[in-house]
Amino acid sequence: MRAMNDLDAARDTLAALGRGFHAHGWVPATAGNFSIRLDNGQIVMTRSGRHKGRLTAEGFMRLDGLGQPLDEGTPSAEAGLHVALYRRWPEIRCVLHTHSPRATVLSRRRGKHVTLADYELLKAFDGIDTHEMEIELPVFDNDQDIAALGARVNTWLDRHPAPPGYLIRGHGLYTWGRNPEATERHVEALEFLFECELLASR
Ligand SMILES: CSCCC(=O)C(=O)COP(=O)(O)O
Ligand SMILES: [Zn+2]
Repeated sequence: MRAMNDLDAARDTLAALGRGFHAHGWVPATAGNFSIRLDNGQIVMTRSGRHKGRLTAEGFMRLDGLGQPLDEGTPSAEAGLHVALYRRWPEIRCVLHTHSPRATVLSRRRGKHVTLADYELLKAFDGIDTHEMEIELPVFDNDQDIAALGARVNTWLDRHPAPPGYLIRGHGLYTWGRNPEATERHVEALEFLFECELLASR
């Protein structure tokens, strides 16, 4: 992608990710939401209710770093979850939320977390260079009150090492990264690992 202060490039990048994720079945119907933080601190966010496989420039709007809208319209209903992650980690530049069948089913089969251990593909996550470790992915109960859900996520993140993502039960995956490419890699790696976990527990 071009320079990260380029609004058009950010929208193009997220629209392309949406097409790919929809082709995989990871953002069915109007599910999912995506964002990029620009160099100027503004957040480019999908508008609420858009089909993520058919995004055009009109499907996005800008928020300030505190989540206040800078353009007309309604941002994703889950924008607060994105903003909370950007406020926590200044180095992250992209947040992707997907609703794949694997993430949905696995989140319903597990308790408060999913442990991913001894997989070579753990090396797809930034900062991991060996399979000889385990990561704990929290699973939060779903909530239509996004502020309340965000508060539970924040409390957990305050008390644990940073995971590469989290699951919301019966709902989907949130993951993030230092750029859109790294974040896409995290989605793909987690999808692979979720499938392995589901296959192993059949
Ligand atoms: C039809 S999916 C229900 C809402 C949701 O979970 C989601 O990810 C999409 O919400 P948005 O407001 O971002 O379109
Ligand atoms: Zn969702």
